[in-house]
Amino acid sequence: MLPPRSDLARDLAEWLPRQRWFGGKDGPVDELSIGTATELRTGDPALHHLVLDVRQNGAVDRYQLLLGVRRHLPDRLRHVEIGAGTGAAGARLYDAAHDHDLTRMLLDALADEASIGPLRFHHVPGARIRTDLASLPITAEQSNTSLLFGDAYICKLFRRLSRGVNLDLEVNLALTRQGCEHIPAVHGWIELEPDGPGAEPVTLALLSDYLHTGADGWSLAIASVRDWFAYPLPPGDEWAELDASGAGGDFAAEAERLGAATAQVHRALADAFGVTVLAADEVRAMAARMNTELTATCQAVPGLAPHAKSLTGAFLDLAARAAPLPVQRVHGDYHLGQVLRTESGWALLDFEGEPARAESERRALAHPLRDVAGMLRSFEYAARFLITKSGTVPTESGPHLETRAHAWAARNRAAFCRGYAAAGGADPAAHSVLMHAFEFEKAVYEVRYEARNRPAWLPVPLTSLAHLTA
Ligand SMILES: Nc1ncnc2c1ncn2[C@@H]1O[C@H](COP(=O)(O)OP(=O)(O)O)[C@@H](O)[C@H]1O
Ligand SMILES: O=P(O)(O)O[C@H]1O[C@H](CO)[C@@H](O[C@H]2O[C@H](CO)[C@@H](O)[C@H](O)[C@H]2O)[C@H](O)[C@H]1O
Repeated sequence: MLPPRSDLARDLAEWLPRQRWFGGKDGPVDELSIGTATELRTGDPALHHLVLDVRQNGAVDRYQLLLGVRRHLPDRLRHVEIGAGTGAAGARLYDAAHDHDLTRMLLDALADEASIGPLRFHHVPGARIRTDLASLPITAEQSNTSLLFGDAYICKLFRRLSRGVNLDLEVNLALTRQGCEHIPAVHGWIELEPDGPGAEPVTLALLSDYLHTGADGWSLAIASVRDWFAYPLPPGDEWAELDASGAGGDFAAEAERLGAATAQVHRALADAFGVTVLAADEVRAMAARMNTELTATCQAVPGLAPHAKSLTGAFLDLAARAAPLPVQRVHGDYHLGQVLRTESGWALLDFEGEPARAESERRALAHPLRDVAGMLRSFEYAARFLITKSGTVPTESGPHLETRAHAWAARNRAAFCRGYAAAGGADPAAHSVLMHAFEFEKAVYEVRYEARNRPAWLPVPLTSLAHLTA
């Protein structure tokens, strides 16, 4: 039995903003109400699926929650309790994504293609979903919550719900149907039935292949940077000429393969969803939007202002380009944390677009070099992360480390672009106006993202910008 909705809503309004995956951290929750509540399992423990309507700054976002109810909360679930002392008749309420006793039923329902209240469980035609696996939530810093089921599946529970079919499902399903080998194959999904005629179902979760041999690009890149920082420099000033090829953990061959995989996924996306062309005036409007975002971000984060002139220059160059621009479905939030190196090559994850952007913007078509620019930014991040997180780098200081960071980023950026162009993608070197504008657009987004979500990281994009605009 759940407590009265008003009590529950009050507790959730206090709990929600503290969650890593909560997307509205830049403002208070003005109102939280419970949209739908579906009982998925009765007894002790019981499981309820909730859709929460969260009002902030005049807009309503929907979040989903698997709510567990237990008479006694075992120690392993104490960290996910929702509000001390909440619950009917002394029962404890908690985030049931962390309870393998309850999440197991998701596989059963997917295998049976069940319908429970407004929830619909689907698997891809012919898939035989295993139901003998217990779940474990992954601990990564995430915008959503993913559960591992053995080494077979990963089930991503979307936290903030999209209006209709989730981009990640839409794109991964289309690429799975194309046989694209650079994404984890989709096995099933869960959705909320449309809430009226003409409405689309709302995607709640995506069940995909768990690429259990995969290592994420960010960790691999950071290991390489660490190795490079520990590599002895020659005496005197000769280090100024160094490239980063000498260190044992060189990442360039992987960066080049990643570039090639990216181009192949872009081609598959073009085949699956088509390509369209933006007229020159639409490109000008896009450049103007980039500049508007810059102005707003400079107001919110004064540390960006010294770079504003160079950034505006790049956006003006884009506006002056006066040529149509082919656009298509792209990744949309491409960085080293979104790629996994498995034993058979690179796989791309998470096609949801930038979490800090509105749904319509995340769905917008873009030129594929926008993704390339995103990944180039990520090489900048990886190169400077250890410097900014001071204390983790042993001996050197100041200029030497920055020179090393620059050399690492330059080498890997070039390798990625080489791999991308060699595999048939647009050559970044031949599109410098686009590349500058896209890279600066992403840097502005990052400054905003870090200021809102991880202020301690803000120096990373700001330092990189200082070098890119010098
Ligand atoms: N299919 C998969 N196989 C293995 N690990 C995965 C898979 N999908 C995601 N991951 C891991 O989970 C992390 C977060 O996944 P992601 O889809 O980016 O979630 P979010 O949208 O919440 O950021 C990834 O960085 C990766 O380490
Ligand atoms: O992975 P998400 O979809 O949640 O993306 C958001 O968070 C990312 C950080 O977790 C953020 O990426 C930025 O930091 C990365 C290092 O942690 C770096 O590799 C990226 O280049 C940098 O943009 C991403 O921008 C944000 O949308």
